[in-house]
Formats: sequence, structure tokens, C-alpha cells
Amino acid sequence: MYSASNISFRVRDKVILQNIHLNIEPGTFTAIVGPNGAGKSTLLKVMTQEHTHYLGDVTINGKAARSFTPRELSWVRAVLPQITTVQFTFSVEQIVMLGRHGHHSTKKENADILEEVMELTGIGAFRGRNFLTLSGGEQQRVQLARVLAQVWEETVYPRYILLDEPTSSLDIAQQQLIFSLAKKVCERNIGVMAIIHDLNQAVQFADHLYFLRNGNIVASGDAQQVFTKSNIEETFCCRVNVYLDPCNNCPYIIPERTASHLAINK
Ligand SMILES: Nc1ncnc2c1ncn2[C@@H]1O[C@H](COP(=O)(O)OP(=O)(O)OP(=O)(O)O)[C@@H](O)[C@H]1O
Repeated sequence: MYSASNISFRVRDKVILQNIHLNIEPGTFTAIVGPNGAGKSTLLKVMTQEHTHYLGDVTINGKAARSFTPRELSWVRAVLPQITTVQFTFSVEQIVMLGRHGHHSTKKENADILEEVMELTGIGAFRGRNFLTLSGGEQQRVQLARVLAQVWEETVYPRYILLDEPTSSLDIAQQQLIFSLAKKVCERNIGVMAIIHDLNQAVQFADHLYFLRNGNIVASGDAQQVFTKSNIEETFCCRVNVYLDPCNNCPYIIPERTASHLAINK
């Protein structure tokens, strides 16, 4: 399990996270939702050890995250940030292979992993292309393949991937594809944590959801437990109606068009 216990984080006198408890179970999909500025990306950066001056404990498979070397961290968790900038002319294959950096694998093992993740993410057709010439959706699938390559090997310990809004700027089909792929890799005993803005997507894919507001977890549980009108309205200050989608057998929301949300929680 990947756990955050009693995490608080501040920048100068500004409190950004307060007493956060969060678990990512291996083989499951955990979604973090919350309004802009709630602290979601900061929480992800604390989990990944990009931010280290936090209070509380982050543990990965029972071991303090602070005690991992950067290389050890790279074996156990991979991160897809909101924006990944590539400045140089890398081929698609080269980008995916960056995920194998730091591993002690043979050339053959790396080549096999490359093939598997490229096939899963459907990027084989442009393996030799300059990454910068790909569309936004194609680039994001390549970046996902890189992240998967990093934690693909079956190991005795569970691995994790952490995704920060992986589908912003993608069309609806590409969004569904990215989340479907992330959900599928849970089958390899990989725990997935994703920051998701689209609540309907979060509830469709997540086994467990955390609602974050003003640096606090205000609700957590499975969809049935937390995806309620009151939780959503209080967290997002927006009036919504919750319905049941008979196709996916999961709830979905439609926000109200009125400006009455401005009066919520003020
Ligand atoms: N280095 C910093 N200095 C000051 N304030 C910061 C710093 N980093 C983050 N913050 C503030 O902390 C709050 C949480 O930021 P964070 O990026 O974690 O929010 P978020 O929930 O990911 O937002 P969004 O959905 O808009 O991406 C914001 O108010 C942000 O301005």
C-alpha cells in the first residue's frame, strides 16, 4: 500500500494541506477530486517526494518514502505530471525507454517491456516518429507508455502510478482511452492514483475517491458512499443533480445552469 498519514504542508505561513490521510491499494484505482486550488497537485507532489518539507508520513509498501533513494523510488512509483515538456528531438521509442532509466534490466528485457507497453497504449505505429510531431492525445499516450515502462516488471512488491490530470486538453475518446488503460494496468498489481477534474469520469473508473477542499479531505470512500449531491455541492460550491447511468450502473452528475451555486457555502 502507498499511504499518506497525517500529512500537513505549508509554504511560508500558507497552509496548503492539513492532516491528510490517504491510501492507494495495489490493484485499485484511486481518484482525487476537488476544486481548483484545493491542494491536489501539492498532495501528489508530497506523495511522490517532489516536496519533502511536509509533516507526517508517506510510506510505500510499509517503508518510509523518505528513506528511498531516487533510484529506488523510480522502481516502485512512476509519475505523469500535468505538463511534460520535451525540448529536444526524441523519437517515440526513446521517450518510452526513458522509463527504463535506472533499472538493471538487460537489453532484451527492456526491449520486451517496450513492445508490451507500446502495444497496450497503441503507439507502435509511430514508434520512430519525432515525439514533437504527434498530436496532444498521441503524446499523452506515449507519456503514459513511458510511465508504464517504469513500473511494468512483475515484482514481489506492488508498484504505483500517479497521474496529475492526465487527460486535460484531450477529446472525450482519448480521455476514456487513457483512463481505461490506467484501469487495465491495475490488473498487474499496480495501484493507480489520478487527479481528475471530470467527476463523471472519476466515478466511472475509480474504486475509491477522495474529495479534497481547502487542503482537507472532506469525503472519501467508494462511489456509492461519497458521490452524493451534498458532498459534491459542498466540495465544489456548485449545485448539481445526481442520476444513475443504467449502462455503466454508476452515478453521474449534471450541474445546474443557475448561478445559485454562488450562494453555497458562503
Ligand atoms: N510554492 C507555493 N507558494 C505559494 N502557494 C502555493 C505554492 N504551491 C501551491 N500553492 C498554493 O496552494 C494551493 C493549492 O495548489 P495546488 O496546485 O495543489 O491546487 P490544485 O488542487 O492542484 O489546483 P488545480 O485544480 O487548479 O490544479 C493554491 O492556492 C496554490 O496557489
